[in-house]
Amino acid sequence: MSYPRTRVKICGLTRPQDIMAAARAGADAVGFVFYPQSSRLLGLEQARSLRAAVPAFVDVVALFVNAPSQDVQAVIDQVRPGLLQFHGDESPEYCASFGHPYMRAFRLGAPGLDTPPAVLSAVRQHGAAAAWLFDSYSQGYGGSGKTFDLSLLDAVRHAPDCRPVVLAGGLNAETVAASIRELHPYAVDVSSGVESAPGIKSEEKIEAFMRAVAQGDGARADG
Ligand SMILES: O=C(O)c1ccccc1N[C@@H]1O[C@H](COP(=O)(O)O)[C@@H](O)[C@H]1O
Repeated sequence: MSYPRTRVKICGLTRPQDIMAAARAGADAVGFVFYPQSSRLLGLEQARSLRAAVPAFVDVVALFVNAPSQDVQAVIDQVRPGLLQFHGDESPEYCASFGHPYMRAFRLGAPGLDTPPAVLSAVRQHGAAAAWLFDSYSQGYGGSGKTFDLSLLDAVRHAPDCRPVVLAGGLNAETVAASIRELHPYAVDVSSGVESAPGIKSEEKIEAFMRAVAQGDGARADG
């Protein structure tokens, strides 16, 4: 499947001014993190107030890692995200139980996710997901700025039942265009690559990232 342009999600927003910077630069979605161990963690009240700062036509993605169901439901009810992002070890049944659109993240390079056939077999259990997100494996659960070997996606990207691919993991303005040219993903997701400090986004880095995505897309259109 090929797409005319790569969508962009900027993750780990904690300030209204960063949401507006992402929207001004042309981001399609902003991510709110509800993982207690993250330096980008939002409380419910903070998330509700940030949600009010999100302009029309920018989607809100709520990110969880192995969260209790009642916590996810509270965010759905009170923050009204368009999409859920499950970034842990969540089962297909758990992900579907909310009746809300979701994407499931896979941390490539982890044991059992370290060869192209193993990755294909894992993602196929999540055929109901609106997208498959691919991040790098690290000690923690994400937002690490680490990359992974894109060849691990060789089997997935040619599978007829492939869901839209969201590429994440260590992307930044220097690397994203080349990754787009190589993989032709549906979307890219970035957090630490556009930060000046954990949870604090840099408007200059967001703008440079968006320019680099457009460059990658230009090269994609040329062939
Ligand atoms: O951003 C976080 O703090 C986070 C915490 C737990 C799981 C995932 C998290 N973020 C996601 O991690 C990837 C990669 O981020 P980075 O660009 O390498 O910093 C991305 O999908 C974020 O949504």
